[in-house]
Amino acid sequence: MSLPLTACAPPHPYAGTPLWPASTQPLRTGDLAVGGVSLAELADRFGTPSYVIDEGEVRERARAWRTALPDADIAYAGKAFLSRAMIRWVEEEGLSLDVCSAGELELAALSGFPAERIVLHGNAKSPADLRDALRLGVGRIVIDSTGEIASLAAQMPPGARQRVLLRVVPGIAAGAHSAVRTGVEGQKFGLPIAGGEAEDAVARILGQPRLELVGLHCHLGSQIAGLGPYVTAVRKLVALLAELRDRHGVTFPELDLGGGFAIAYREGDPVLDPALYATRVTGELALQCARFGLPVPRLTVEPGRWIAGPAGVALYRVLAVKSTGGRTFVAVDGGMSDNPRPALYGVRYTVRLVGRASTAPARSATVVGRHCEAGDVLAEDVPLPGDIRPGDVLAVPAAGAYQVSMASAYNLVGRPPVVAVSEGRARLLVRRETLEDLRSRDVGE
Ligand SMILES: Cc1ncc(COP(=O)(O)O)c(C=O)c1O
Ligand SMILES: N[C@@H](CCCC[NH3+])C(=O)O
Repeated sequence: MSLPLTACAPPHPYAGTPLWPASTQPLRTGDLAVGGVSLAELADRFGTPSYVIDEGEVRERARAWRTALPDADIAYAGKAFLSRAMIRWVEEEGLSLDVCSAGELELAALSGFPAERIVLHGNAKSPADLRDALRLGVGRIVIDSTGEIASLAAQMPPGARQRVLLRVVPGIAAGAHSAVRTGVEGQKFGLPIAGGEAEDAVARILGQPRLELVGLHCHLGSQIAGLGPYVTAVRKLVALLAELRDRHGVTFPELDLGGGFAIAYREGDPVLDPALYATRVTGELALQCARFGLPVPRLTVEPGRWIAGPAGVALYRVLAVKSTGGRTFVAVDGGMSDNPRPALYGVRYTVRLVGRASTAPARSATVVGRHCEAGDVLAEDVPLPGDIRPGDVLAVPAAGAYQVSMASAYNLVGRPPVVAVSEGRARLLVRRETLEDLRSRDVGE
């Protein structure tokens, strides 16, 4: 068995299947450098598990969307990964920001992100979410249910008017796992077009003078590699826009098609190319609007994973190696507490030894976490050097999205730090959660 040769791919044009940041370079020691910094050195300096995020890769990926869709609003979906630095990078790259809680909103405000460029989402916005959104003056609030319409209008300060979008369900099944398919009826988000619920909500919003309906929103799901679902969404949403114009005499300046753009976790995984998306989706939008005699609304897209995911690398140290039941298990010092995705969606990752060169023949191994569940598996039957041993450092690419942001303190293992790398320098963005942090929350007896 041979080791994967993909670790040191040349700079990529955001097509194909890039697994590692474009800055990744092999070092003679068997190590890899990302953003000009050795991963093994980062593991020693910041401990493990640790998350490394390549600032240049984030910026390039933000620019790839800006370049593909120069006239559109690109709103980074902060749920993928958020920190003050990340907020600053996307702000400097000219993106808007999609948030879905008072926590994400407060961090954006603290970082000085322009409130006007913030979009607030949520199927169950708390009073604190809405209070903060109105106090800070967010640009748009996405209404997700009928009950929210009157309650939001009632909370508006006298004389104020809030721009809102309505999240609709087009009835399109897309996405890598049933838990993340949000374009279909029968799940909790949005209001279905079929059956007239979306149209009824539009009529109600139009009846609220304190709400300004600027357009429709839909988000189909996650890890969508094909363009077909987005093209179908355009057709369905523009048909609804035509119906709304005919029945209510209104046209809207915006259309938000959400995110969900696929990245590669393993060699050969299909990825979504922003340039192809732009051509197909804007082409279809122009065509459909012309067909119905509608003005072409300004497009918003909400990439999260596509921007943050491939910019991140997770570092773990091997704690134990065990051969049992005909399999070799390599257990690392993190797992489902810093990355619940394998347990939630059955996702499997790519893993590579860094920090030393090994000439041992590769053997198949299953890389598992340290948590108290047999489902705590990061990678299954992957080739790793046969002499892998405790103390070795393993690196996992495509780790920048929905890992740190979904991390928990399961088994009271503290959440990992996040370290930014750029031009040969590393700096801590988010510190490790210490045992003292965890103990200090326990205030009763
Ligand atoms: C409303 C909305 N927009 C954007 C996103 C970002 O999705 P992704 O990170 O898959 O691009 C999500 C999460 O799936 C979402 O719920
Ligand atoms: N958290 C998911 C996707 C859902 C994103 C939020 N709508 C993932 O890790 O893939």
